[in-house]
Amino acid sequence: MTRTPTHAAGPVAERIAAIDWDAVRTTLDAYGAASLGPILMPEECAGIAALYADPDRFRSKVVMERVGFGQGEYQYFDRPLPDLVEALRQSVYPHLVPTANAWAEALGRPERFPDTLDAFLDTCHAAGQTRPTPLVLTYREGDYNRLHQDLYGEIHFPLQMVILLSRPGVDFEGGAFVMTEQKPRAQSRAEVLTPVQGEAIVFGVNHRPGWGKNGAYRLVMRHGVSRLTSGARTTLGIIFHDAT
Ligand SMILES: O=C(O)CCC(=O)C(=O)O
Ligand SMILES: [Fe+2]
Repeated sequence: MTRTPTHAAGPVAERIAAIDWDAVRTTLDAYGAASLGPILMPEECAGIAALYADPDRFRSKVVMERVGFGQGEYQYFDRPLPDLVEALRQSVYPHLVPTANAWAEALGRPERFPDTLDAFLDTCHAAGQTRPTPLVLTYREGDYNRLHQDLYGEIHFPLQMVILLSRPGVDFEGGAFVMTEQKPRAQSRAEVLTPVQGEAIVFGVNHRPGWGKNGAYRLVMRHGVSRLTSGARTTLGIIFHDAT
């Protein structure tokens, strides 16, 4: 069940630059979710997952059952973010800006996103969204994540990323990434993704344009994780906006 990471070699920024972004953007426009392929090496995945045990690295912890979000738990990293997490957030963001701006324009939204993550985070911070949002999620047998949207204030970047740190079929079974998309006056469509270890998925946070005879309409997206049937599954979530 192991596939050799194709993008994973060299510093993270180089791996990110080597991705076929035109293909990713085309897939995002068509389906609202796209794989970036495996971008982290197994030892990098294990390194991030191991941080979970160190409470000093995190600003807060959520036990999902207690707040009605599902079953499992997660922690938000505190600043400074781990180097690898910071590098991923910085280097992926600019490649998603064209899609973010095209979606905002098609949906008649006024916001336009700047070219660099730092410039975007300045606007978050000025609006009082100052707390970092990258997080590590852990699920065990029977755990799941209810469909949701990761909005943490007025300002949000319309795409986010998740990277699977565990080995499907070895460390866990079940636990698929699920995204639903609701079309106005219609029922929902689901995308189900089962990444390999180190593989990144980019997907819409809340809205994206669909195209009909009369122009664009708004699709509403939600994401979650199906029930783990065995083992343990850990992911790294990278949300680009900061939180209030
Ligand atoms: O564990 C996953 O695959 C999804 C986690 C999630 O909800 C997120 O990264 O925002
Ligand atoms: Fe989420």
